[in-house]
Amino acid sequence: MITVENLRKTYEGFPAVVGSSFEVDRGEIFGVVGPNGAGKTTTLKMLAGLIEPTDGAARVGEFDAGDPEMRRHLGFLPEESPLYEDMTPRSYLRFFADLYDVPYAEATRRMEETFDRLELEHRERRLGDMSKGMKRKVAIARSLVNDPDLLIYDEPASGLDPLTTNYVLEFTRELAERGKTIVFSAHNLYHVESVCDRVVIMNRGEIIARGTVPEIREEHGETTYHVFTTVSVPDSDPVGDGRHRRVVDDMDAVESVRAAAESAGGEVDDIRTREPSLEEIFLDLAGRPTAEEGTDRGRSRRPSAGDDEGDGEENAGETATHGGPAK
Ligand SMILES: Nc1ncnc2c1ncn2[C@@H]1O[C@H](COP(=O)(O)OP(=O)(O)OP(=O)(O)O)[C@@H](O)[C@H]1O
Repeated sequence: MITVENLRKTYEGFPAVVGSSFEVDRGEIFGVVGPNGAGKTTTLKMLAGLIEPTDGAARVGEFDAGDPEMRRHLGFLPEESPLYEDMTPRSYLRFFADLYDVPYAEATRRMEETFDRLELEHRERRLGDMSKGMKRKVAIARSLVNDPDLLIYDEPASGLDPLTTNYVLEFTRELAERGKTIVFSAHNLYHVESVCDRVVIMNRGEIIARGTVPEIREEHGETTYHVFTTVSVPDSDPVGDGRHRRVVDDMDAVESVRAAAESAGGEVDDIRTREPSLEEIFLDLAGRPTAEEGTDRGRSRRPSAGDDEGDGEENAGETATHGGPAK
């Protein structure tokens, strides 16, 4: 659906995007993530044909990005989407439906269906009097008014409360199930991890990792072992139930912890493996210098004593390696 080859954008000598290449399949949800200033918006705008690349090419289906005909197949949601404050959701969508020559009855059906799905109330209220979440829903509905094949969403959940965010993410998934291709950027990597089929991680204009989240985890993440002991051992932390935890990154280190526990009169009570989240991998990668700046890109992620054990999402990747005392 999308082919991007060596895309580059330079603003007055400043390299905002440096030689990006990737492909997005039809029906795929593709995430573009990275810290502020990484080049996400610039990439999305070049895909949408809103800014000219300095070099390279982006093709969407049979069109070059920027071809006016391609726009008919595109729904673009900018990060900031100021709406015409005096219009109502219905009049606003009608306005855009007319721009795309969508027949009246079809436009009404699409608009009401999307508003229903997004549970948008007050469809005749002035947009200027609506909350940020409601406005975002209207902007999302606008992106669908021409029934596009491709949706490019820049931070779709920006500024939304968790409930509305979930709505938007679920809706994104439904759109992909209906065959739409979705490219979106996001800061919240948990959202990306939960919704995207594949991602690219950008930093300072460059793609520094790509693939499905499990692929990225395999290539760039490091499994850590959380060893629980009945006594305190060097570098362990109490976990509140009388046990202590030491985080290590290989099995030899696990055995050293076991020896330390036994020589202190205790034992290893449990060992859990923990897969890093996309967020942890991202923080590790994005914190590294670029190739031009240094050569220690290979440094490994160090398990930190602050790695938290307790709750839900954080530990989604954690599994028990040994259920009880080993040996
Ligand atoms: N019109 C412009 N003129 C000059 N520099 C620009 C322009 N647009 C973007 N930049 C610069 O290009 C770099 C990439 O910007 P971009 O908006 O693509 O990043 P981003 O990853 O979307 O960041 P954010 O998460 O903060 O939205 C930034 O350093 C930004 O300051």
